[in-house]
Amino acid sequence: MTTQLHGLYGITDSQLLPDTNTLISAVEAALKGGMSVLQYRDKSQDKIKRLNQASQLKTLCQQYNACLIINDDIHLAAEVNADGVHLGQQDQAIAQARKNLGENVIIGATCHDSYPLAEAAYQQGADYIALGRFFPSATKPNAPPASLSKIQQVSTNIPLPIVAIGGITLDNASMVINAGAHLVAVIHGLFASHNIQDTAQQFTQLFAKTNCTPK
Ligand SMILES: Cc1ncc(COP(=O)(O)OP(=O)(O)O)c(N)n1
Ligand SMILES: Cc1nc(C(=O)O)sc1CCOP(=O)(O)O
Ligand SMILES: [Mg+2]
Repeated sequence: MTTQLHGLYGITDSQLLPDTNTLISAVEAALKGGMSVLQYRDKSQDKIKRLNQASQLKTLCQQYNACLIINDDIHLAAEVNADGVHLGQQDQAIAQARKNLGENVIIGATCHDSYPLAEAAYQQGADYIALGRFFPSATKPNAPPASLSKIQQVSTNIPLPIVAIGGITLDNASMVINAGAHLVAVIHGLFASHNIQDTAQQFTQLFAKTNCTPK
């Protein structure tokens, strides 16, 4: 697989996509529309369901040459041979995840609106920096807000791709892309849309219209 940290980064949601068939068909539609990265985000404690769904998503993402990232759980990431893991400030330390998962796995880090957190994540070996929340989010309304200027500051000083997250839709995505985001991470604006494939295609086309090149 060619690692492509650029473009549309869809994140699954167990309320919007409650059963495995719905999940798989929604993700396949997004992949057909050009989604380049998928994060499996399921906060349940149902280990069997999580392993089953993550394994199926790994196979599907491979078919479309897309990356599968697992949220929070480095053990599940290892079990399904995922391309990477996403870690927040309350999750496993980046250095420990690197030690467990090896050099070739993508590690993403939530840095909210903080340059010092982004700098620390870079020093600890993260592969991308996630900043947000940029807009009101139906999924995570209480996530701390972030400013567009933080994207500019991080992209000028830290040589890692930037993922923008939080309330991103087709109407506002170009604001974060023009500020320098390499990927837009989207839950509601993608997986709650009526035509997921078409929505994914429109998100993907926004990247072609900017000067933003893959890092
Ligand atoms: C791409 C991306 N960015 C940020 C987050 C949020 O991570 P975290 O703060 O650990 O919160 P949870 O998603 O675990 O609730 C993310 N998952 N993905
Ligand atoms: C999971 C998550 N993390 C955020 C952060 O700011 O760190 S915002 C968020 C929810 C993103 O979903 P939607 O696209 O529906 O707003
Ligand atoms: Mg987390």
